[in-house]
Amino acid sequence: MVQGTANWSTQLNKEWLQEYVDDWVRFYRKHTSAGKVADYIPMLKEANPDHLGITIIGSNGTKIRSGDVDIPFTIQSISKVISFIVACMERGVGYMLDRVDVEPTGEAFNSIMHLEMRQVKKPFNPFVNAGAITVTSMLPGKTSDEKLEPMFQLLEEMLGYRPSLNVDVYESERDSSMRNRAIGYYLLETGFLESDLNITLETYFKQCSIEITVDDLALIGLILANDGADPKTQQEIIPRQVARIAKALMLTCGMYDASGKFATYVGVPAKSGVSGGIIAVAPPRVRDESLPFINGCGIGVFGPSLDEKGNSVAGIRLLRHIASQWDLSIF
Ligand SMILES: NC(=O)CC[C@H](N)C(=O)O
Repeated sequence: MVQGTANWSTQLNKEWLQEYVDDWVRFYRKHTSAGKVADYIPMLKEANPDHLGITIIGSNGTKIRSGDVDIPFTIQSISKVISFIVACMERGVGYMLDRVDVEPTGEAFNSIMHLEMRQVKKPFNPFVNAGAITVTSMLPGKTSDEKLEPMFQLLEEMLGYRPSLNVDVYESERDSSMRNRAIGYYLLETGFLESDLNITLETYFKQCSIEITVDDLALIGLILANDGADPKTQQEIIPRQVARIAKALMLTCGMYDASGKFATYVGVPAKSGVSGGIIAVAPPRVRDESLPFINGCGIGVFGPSLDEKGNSVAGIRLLRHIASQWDLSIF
């Protein structure tokens, strides 16, 4: 691997950056053996644990792609960012924050224990399953397809194409979803849900099964880095206030119960999913103009081999390396 911190000011051309990133991906691919692919949703077991890919897109359009970038995967928990944004846009920020809290749990994403033990007035945050299922119940619409529509519309506006649903993954999750059903019944009993439980769960499983690529994640990340505006036209896609709240939640709750470590060692808002995806948002930095992607960038990572928290093991290490090399931390 290329060692040490380079003097980036002399190397801001794309070829140089590409060579570095290729080198880092080659190195961190070996780290995939430190984890394993998710198996609690049977279809996710089919993923190749050796895969590792990354796309970085800067505000000026510079795009670096490296490793396994052409493999589609399901968005899983990263959909929680989209559903929360859409719910805020449809129902209003105040309405949503009155009903879903914005505090990290320190528990696993699918924990049910904290809901009962702490007798919460509202689910802790929209990025744990309990909060995400509650958010999904608040999306307008009577059927799962109606509820999904504004999510698809937002994705289409950001990506320039309408992503599709991976039906095999959807059915696999639907048929193995005992824990999410348990969470759902608990939410029903406590009165948090605003739609029929079965419709809500069907919508939630479908939103998790939307198929995307690292390029898509990088593009969404870039729009968030740009406070919700299209980086080319500066037209608003997501209201600035909503984009900011989403980023705050990504930083505090986006990497499950490893969010504190991620904020400490990488230092940018991010969200992961159990299929191995990570979306990371690097806002513009002003301190040193010689750094790559000084005006901000979005990053998409795919590496299905997960650590014990459910985050891409090599993906996190790769992001940590890039963040330290390019000084991406927001702190
Ligand atoms: N962490 C995740 O990506 C979890 C998403 C998954 N569909 C679940 O609900 O269990």
